[in-house]
Amino acid sequence: MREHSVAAQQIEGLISSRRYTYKDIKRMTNFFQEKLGQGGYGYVYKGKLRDSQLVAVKLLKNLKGDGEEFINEVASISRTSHVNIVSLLGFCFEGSKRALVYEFIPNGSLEKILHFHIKPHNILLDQNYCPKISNFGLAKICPREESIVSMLGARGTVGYIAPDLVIKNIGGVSHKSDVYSYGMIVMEMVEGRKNVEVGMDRTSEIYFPHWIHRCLELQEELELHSITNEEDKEIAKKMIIISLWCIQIDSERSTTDTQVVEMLKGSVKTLPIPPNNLSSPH
Ligand SMILES: Nc1ncnc2c1ncn2[C@@H]1O[C@H](COP(=O)(O)OP(=O)(O)OP(=O)(O)O)[C@@H](O)[C@H]1O
Repeated sequence: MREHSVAAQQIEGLISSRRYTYKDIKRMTNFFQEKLGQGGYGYVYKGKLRDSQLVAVKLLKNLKGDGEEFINEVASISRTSHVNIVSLLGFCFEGSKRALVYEFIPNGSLEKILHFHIKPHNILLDQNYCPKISNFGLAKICPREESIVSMLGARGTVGYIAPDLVIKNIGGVSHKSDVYSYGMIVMEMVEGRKNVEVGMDRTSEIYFPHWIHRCLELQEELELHSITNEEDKEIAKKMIIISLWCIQIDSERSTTDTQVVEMLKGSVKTLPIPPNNLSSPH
């Protein structure tokens, strides 16, 4: 068979991961007993190797071609080794049966953890490949207030730590600075502008949060370029107001993470605009 004449040689030469028979696959998945999920290429089953290591077995369907493409893919995946990439442990290539055996990742997908309220395409990567979530419905995604704040907290990054807190703690971080960081990041996400850039350009622009605060007080339209429908505009406005509460300079009045969650749950109509006691780098 062509599959064995062409691909089998490549398998031996190229692939470092282990080759399993279809019988092995059936045994390790206990006859496909536990389905983990489904992707475009087929079902994924939970399995166990002889040494008890748990695995995820992707059984491929709708196979086309003679297997050369499959083998090339396996070869290239097996050459990839990175802490953030699920390891391919082995594969099965036997007649029309093809499967990939991966290390089992126990805690499910980020999508599942975020209760389906954030889609993967809303998790964006910044210039340092640091994830930023571009979704406004934060109250819905995380019932635990601590995780809301720490999820988006950018500890240690200039422009995101409350300037007064940096001075007091000599760079130390706390819940207060997390709330501040959260406020800054949300404001940037909603407005699509960078605090650090605007803050440094002192000649042509006023400090970004002050500018936003002034827009709100004067009831001017915020520049929400990508938001077109009214409902999203309301949510964006709510997030902006909350973010201004988060960056209040007055430590007596500074906002706690629990208050942030309460505000997220409430309506924008009852949300007061905070005073202009905003932390600023100047
Ligand atoms: N290594 C793994 N450990 C644990 N669960 C996994 C693993 N790989 C996949 N799964 C589960 O199986 C589901 C389907 O995975 P799969 O990779 O097939 O999805 P997909 O990326 O949508 O598919 P495709 O890219 O093939 O269209 C995942 O959402 C996940 O729940």
